[in-house]
Amino acid sequence: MADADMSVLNEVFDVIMDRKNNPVEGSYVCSLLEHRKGINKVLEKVGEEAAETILAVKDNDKKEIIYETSDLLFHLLVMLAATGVSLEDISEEMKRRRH
Ligand SMILES: N=c1c2ncn([C@@H]3O[C@H](COP(=O)(O)OP(=O)(O)OP(=O)(O)O)[C@@H](O)[C@H]3O)c2ncn1[C@@H]1O[C@H](COP(=O)(O)O)[C@@H](O)[C@H]1O
Repeated sequence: MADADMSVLNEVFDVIMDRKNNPVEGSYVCSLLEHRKGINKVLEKVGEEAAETILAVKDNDKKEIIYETSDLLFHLLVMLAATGVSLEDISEEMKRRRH
């Protein structure tokens, strides 16, 4: 049975929300959330990281799959924060689908 401790997702999401509410100089999250291209920048990064993850899988490169999936998950968290959807909303939806 899988027993991964994914509490880091909550931790990082909390940091992202804090960056959104209390911008700080030099923050990568703030640079995404305050980009001149608006939400488009975050969406570009989600697309880019998704493509890189797919290529890592195609290459059967486990180290790259882990690295790129982490990039993808992180940018998905930024996307959710930017759109006002919480990690709890996702968790509730996934629990609702359990059978
Ligand atoms: N998990 C991450 C994380 N994953 C990836 N990245 C950044 O995502 C950026 C984009 O990655 P790319 O693969 O596209 O690489 P790149 O070549 O640097 O970027 P491009 O040339 O493609 O634009 C890199 O600069 C990484 O540093 C992250 N930046 C921040 N976090 C978390 O977010 C928190 C807040 O970060 P700050 O807002 O910077 O304080 C941190 O404490 C971390 O927990």
